[in-house]
This record gives sequence, structure tokens and C-alpha cells, in this order.
Amino acid sequence: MRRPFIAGNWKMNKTPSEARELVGELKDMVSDVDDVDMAVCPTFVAVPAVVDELEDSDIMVGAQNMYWKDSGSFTGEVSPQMLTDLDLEHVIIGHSERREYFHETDREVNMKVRKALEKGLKPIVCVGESLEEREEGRTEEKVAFQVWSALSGVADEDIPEVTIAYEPLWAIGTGESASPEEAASTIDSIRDIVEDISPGAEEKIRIQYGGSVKPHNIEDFISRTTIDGALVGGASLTAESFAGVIKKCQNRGPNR
Ligand SMILES: O=C(CO)COP(=O)(O)O
Repeated sequence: MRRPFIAGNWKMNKTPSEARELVGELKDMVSDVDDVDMAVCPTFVAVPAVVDELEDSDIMVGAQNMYWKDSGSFTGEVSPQMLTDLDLEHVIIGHSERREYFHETDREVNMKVRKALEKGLKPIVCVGESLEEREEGRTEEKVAFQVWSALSGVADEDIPEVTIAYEPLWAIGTGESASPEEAASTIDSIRDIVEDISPGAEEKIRIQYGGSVKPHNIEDFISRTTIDGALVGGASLTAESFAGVIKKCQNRGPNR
């Protein structure tokens, strides 16, 4: 049984006080939601305020990144224990913006995934093709490679703890989402890869779609049984639109 999972990636937005205000509004709006897993991923500095504000809420808190070492001389980095100490459950790993602007490699993504799992954090691993790769018909090849690399060396029993977010790069922040058919077909291909890696895990692992998800189009995605939810950027930055996305995922039945 895979429960729908909607996570908000705030990226480099919201000061700690703005973040507190946002989740203060959000928790009231979704207080009746009991069949969707919900998470927000603020910037590191806003995490304590958000954790505090959400103490009495079902909304989980995640980070947008972490380093793959326990501690030490790594100026500017944040360790997994720093996240678990704040009771965080999730951590986004390998977002395309980190891969593009901060040159994060598949190898680093894999190190981070393994370290997160070792420390009891649930990684949300982002994969996706560029426009050029899509136009060259290399979408499935690209995401297959990223999934193989990310899950390399992960124990079979840990694979269902991972969420994969399929985020085509050309759909991020552009207002142009993938079609539900395209998204479902690529996500099916990811499930096939997961099955190759660990037979049976493809039924348990949650795979989200991300890229210009809004309240008006989330139903097109969540209605596909292979799509388990969404990683939401822009629409997670106001309580109203994020609650709008979450509420459209309620009452989805036992098919997942
Ligand atoms: O990158 C994303 C989430 O991680 C998607 O961002 P948008 O929803 O703004 O397109």
C-alpha cells in the first residue's frame, strides 16, 4: 500500500519568520487530511522554526540537502545527525538544481542516499532528463542511469524507504508540466529499473512527479496509479496553493 505523498520544496525561499507564518496557516488548512503524507522542505535556517510550529501537526519536515559525512571540517555543510537531531524525517537528494548549479554528481548523490538511510532519514531522490535529452529520445536511458547510480549499494530492505521524484528539468518552474501520460510512462520505466535492482521493491517504493504541479493539474497526475504524489516547488510557497494540491489527493482509495 503506497499512500500519496506530497512534499513541498521551498528552495531558497522564505525567511525563518515567513516560513513559520506559512506553516502556521497550512496546518490549519490541512488539519482534516488523514490519508495523504505531507511534508515541507524549508531552507536549513528555517527548519527549527518550522519544526516548532508543526509540533502538533501531521505535516512532516524535510531538508533540501545534506552532506554525506558524519561531522568534520566541511565548512558550510550540514550533517545527517544535525537533521535527525531536529526530528526531520526526509531529505531531498540530488535535486536537478544541485546537480546543475553545484555540480553534484551521481556518485555524490549515491553517497548521500546511503548515508541518509544509515542515519534513519528517508531520501527523496530527484531524477530527470533535460530538454535536449528528451528531444533526443534519451529520457528513459537518463533516468535509468540516475536511479541505478542513486540506489547502488542500498540494501534491499532500505529501498522502500526511498522516494524517487521524477522531475523533468524542462518542466521545473516553467509552467509547462509533463503530460500525465509522459510522466506515468517514465515512472513505469523507473519501476522496472527498481524491480531489476530489487524484485518486489517496485510495488513499495513511492515515485512522485515534479515540475509545475499546481492545484489545477495535480489530479491529472495523482489519478494515475503509478504516480504516488508530487514534489512541488512554486505552488508550495503559499499555504493556499499547497493545501489545494494536498486536498486534491485525498480519498484516492486502496489501489496504491
Ligand atoms: O523543482 C521542483 C520541485 O523540487 C518543481 O518546481 P516547480 O513546481 O516550481 O516547477
